[in-house]
Amino acid sequence: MGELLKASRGERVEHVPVWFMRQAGRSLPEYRQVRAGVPMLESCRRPELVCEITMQPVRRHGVDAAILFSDIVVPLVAAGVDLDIVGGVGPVIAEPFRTEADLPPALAPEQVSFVDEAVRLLTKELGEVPLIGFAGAPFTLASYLVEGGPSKHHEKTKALMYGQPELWHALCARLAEITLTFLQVQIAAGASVIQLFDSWAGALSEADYRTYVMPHSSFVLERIKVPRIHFGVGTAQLLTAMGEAGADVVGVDWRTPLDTAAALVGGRAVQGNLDPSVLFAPWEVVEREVRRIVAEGRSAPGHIFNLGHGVMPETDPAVLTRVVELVHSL
Ligand SMILES: Cc1c2[nH]c(c1CCC(=O)O)Cc1[nH]c(c(CCC(=O)O)c1C)Cc1[nH]c(c(CCC(=O)O)c1C)Cc1[nH]c(c(C)c1CCC(=O)O)C2
Repeated sequence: MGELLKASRGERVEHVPVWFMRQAGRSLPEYRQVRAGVPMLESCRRPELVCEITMQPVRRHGVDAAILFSDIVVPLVAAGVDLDIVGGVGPVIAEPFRTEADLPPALAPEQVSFVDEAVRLLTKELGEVPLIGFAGAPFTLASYLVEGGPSKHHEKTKALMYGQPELWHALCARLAEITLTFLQVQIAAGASVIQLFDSWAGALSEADYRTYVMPHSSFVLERIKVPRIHFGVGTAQLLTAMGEAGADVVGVDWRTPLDTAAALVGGRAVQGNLDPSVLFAPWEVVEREVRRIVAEGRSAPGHIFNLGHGVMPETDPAVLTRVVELVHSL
């Protein structure tokens, strides 16, 4: 079961390892059952519940890794930022970031002791199956804080970035420290791989990414001693820079074929590429896409099979199980 770690280091594997972003969540009836009546952020603070939810997709699908059940905003809440996760919307911030006085406080490891506890329970229960720890990258976290919630164009975020670059860098530097602390807690407790989610970095040009974002993501990635996956959506123009930021594995959405991505990330492993929407198509189409991705992934030194973004809540979980079986058989 060490195939995911081997692939992340570019070593030979027995089969292509597979997991799914958002593999724990509303696509699973057993998740909806244990989450009934428990608000999202509250569920992240209960170690036993976190352990159960994280294990559900491992039991059901036989994936090659678990990913901690939590959220990118959990360390912000723990540090004292007033925000909530609203169902069907996402994170909503009470007072969006405007001035230096709004800088989030630093995060002390004790403030996320519930994460430490959950990861310890999990690594015991998982045995050989690796646990992926994760955090949000500074740009994606900053976007939520500045916009006040999910955003299509990130216009307030970019206005701050271009108009007050010193304040922008101060915000991202603080977020990078929070993210690093959150990841270090997970690694110390037993997470053996991490994924840094810069989900919305694709909104930037490569030049702006390198100037305003990359130094902060690098600050985090360079200080991590376990294999690092660096993921974003719509990042065709950023794949080279996201690798250079300090990743062992670069996440790819469904818009860029994996062989093209492999050539752009310079000797690093790649992850992803199956369009989450394809899971709603007839099985013949799913199978054709899975086979294409596994074949194209061979041009990289390592390949971790995944979707190009998270599992959608309406996805039939039986299709996910079938994808795992198919990937393992190829
Ligand atoms: C942008 C982002 C967020 N959270 C996350 C990201 C980066 C990944 C990405 O790009 O999707 C990261 C995240 N959020 C969650 C995980 C769990 C691990 C996994 O299985 O991947 C991970 C890795 C659980 C969650 N985080 C959230 C849910 C759904 C809440 C629920 O089940 O009630 C889950 C399972 C809430 C959340 N939190 C966020 C959104 C957009 C939402 C969805 C809101 C909704 O559709 O209701 C912010």
